[in-house]
Amino acid sequence: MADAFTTLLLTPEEMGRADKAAALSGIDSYGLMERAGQAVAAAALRLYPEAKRFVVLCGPGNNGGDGYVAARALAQAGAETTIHALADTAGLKGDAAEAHRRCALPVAPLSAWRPAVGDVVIDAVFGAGLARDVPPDLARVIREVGERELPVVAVDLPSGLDGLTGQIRGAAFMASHTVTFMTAKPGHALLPGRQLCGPVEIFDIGIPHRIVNSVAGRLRVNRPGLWTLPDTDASSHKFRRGHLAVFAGGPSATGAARLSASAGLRAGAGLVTVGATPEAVPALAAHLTAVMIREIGDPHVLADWIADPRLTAFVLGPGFGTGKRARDYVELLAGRPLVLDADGITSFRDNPDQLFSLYEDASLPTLVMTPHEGEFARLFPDIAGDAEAGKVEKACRAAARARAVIVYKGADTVIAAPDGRAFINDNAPPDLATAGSGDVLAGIIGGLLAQGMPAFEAAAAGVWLHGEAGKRAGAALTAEDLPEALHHVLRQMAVREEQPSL
Ligand SMILES: NC(=O)C1=CN([C@@H]2O[C@H](COP(=O)(O)OP(=O)(O)OC[C@H]3O[C@@H](n4cnc5c(N)ncnc54)[C@H](O)[C@@H]3O)[C@@H](O)[C@H]2O)[C@@H](O)CC1
Ligand SMILES: [K+]
Repeated sequence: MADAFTTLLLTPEEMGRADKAAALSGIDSYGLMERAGQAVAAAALRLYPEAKRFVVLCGPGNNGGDGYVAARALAQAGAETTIHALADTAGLKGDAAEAHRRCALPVAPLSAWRPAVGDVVIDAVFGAGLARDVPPDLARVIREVGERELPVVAVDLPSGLDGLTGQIRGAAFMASHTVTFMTAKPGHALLPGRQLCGPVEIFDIGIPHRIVNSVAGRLRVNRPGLWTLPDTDASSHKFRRGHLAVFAGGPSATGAARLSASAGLRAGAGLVTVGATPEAVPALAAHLTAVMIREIGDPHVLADWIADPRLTAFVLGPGFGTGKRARDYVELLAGRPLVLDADGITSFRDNPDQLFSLYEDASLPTLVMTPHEGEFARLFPDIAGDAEAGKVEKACRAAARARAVIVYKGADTVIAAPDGRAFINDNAPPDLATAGSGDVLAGIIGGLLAQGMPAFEAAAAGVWLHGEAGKRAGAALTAEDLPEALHHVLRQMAVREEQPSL
């Protein structure tokens, strides 16, 4: 697989356009289906050499066509193979009809199949063309296959999984392996879809890469090659690595700001200062060493301090408290690089436009917002309530409206920019869903912003590093473990970079 396609996600609609463009350019479209079906058969034989019987379930479209090719190849390899079709084969068209014509095996209706132990299912019912909830007959089969825990090799997508949104349309197979073509699709990376696919094998069926690139949108799986971390060479002066300011809340809630500040420092910011009201200073001073503390007695002190251009980024929200104080601070920060998290986001629930107007002048976004689902719904209730839209579409619409980078958090965090770029993150372990984890994430992104990384790249890199730190810290981690784990992750990355490529 070409490197360029390891992160690219094509939507089912884009994949359909690639298919059409390939046919228009003179490429034999049946040949694509033949290679797709052969790849599925090869994977099934490789993964289940001991299978008693392969049961190929074929749908009414081209996904079913791939199934007929796979069934023929399995039978030719000497494996016991049966085919069950969802609909009358007389309705097959085009390449799928051709694939069926070339397959000599008898075809029984889906309703006639009784799943038995020893069966390995080849799921070629629906792929990119799934348009509504699966029919009841298929839902019953999906349930029975699940109850018997039969292995399922999914063709393109587990049937029932929406390739665009990652949502389940009524019911969906739980695949043990998925073979998809040319690139992965958003539904493989988003939840719950990702959990239904098993390992996803991306097979190049021969659509020219220039055609794939010509239909490709701006959606990727979040990976290091898509952004470059700031140069943290030891000789670089700490001022050149930026100065991050993190705002703390009241004396009983300083822990969140401390976590953000430590994470910002570990992410490479040259200097980190926590800005706090006089009441909160003693609690902070008792815990912080490398991080500095700035007492903010009254609004003038704040205004003077943050006017200093040497402060290169800000984090506001973790443990800050909601209300007017948060809104006043953000007003003073208008246009400056800012990570707005948690209470900072919630403070604008009654008037989101007030927040968006503070950042509307930036030619490139400088505001990063890191909402979880509940916070997202507070700022974008109409977008959150759109039952048709998937997580990527929601994040993109919110980013365009707010003119901000949106980090729509979850186990499948989506990072979206106002210009339509969007990355889906898939490296976060479940252990990261712990108190204070979001404060660390805000701090990491703030630390990267402080070093001059553009907002979208800083957000994407921050989310990925946070996931890696979570993996490194391991099971039963607490948020306090993450800055230290981040340190190890960054050191490992630096070592890898220093190694000469062979
Ligand atoms: N795009 C490409 O370049 C290639 C695509 N191939 C295969 O083609 C597939 C896409 O083919 P299609 O576009 O025909 O789509 P599908 O085969 O996924 O399904 C489309 C058919 O299912 C029907 N349908 C959709 N939802 C239904 C529901 N809930 N209940 C009942 N019927 C429903 C539609 O009316 C249509 O007849 C891919 O997933 C892939 O497996 C491969 O053959 C290789 C080449
Ligand atoms: K399928």
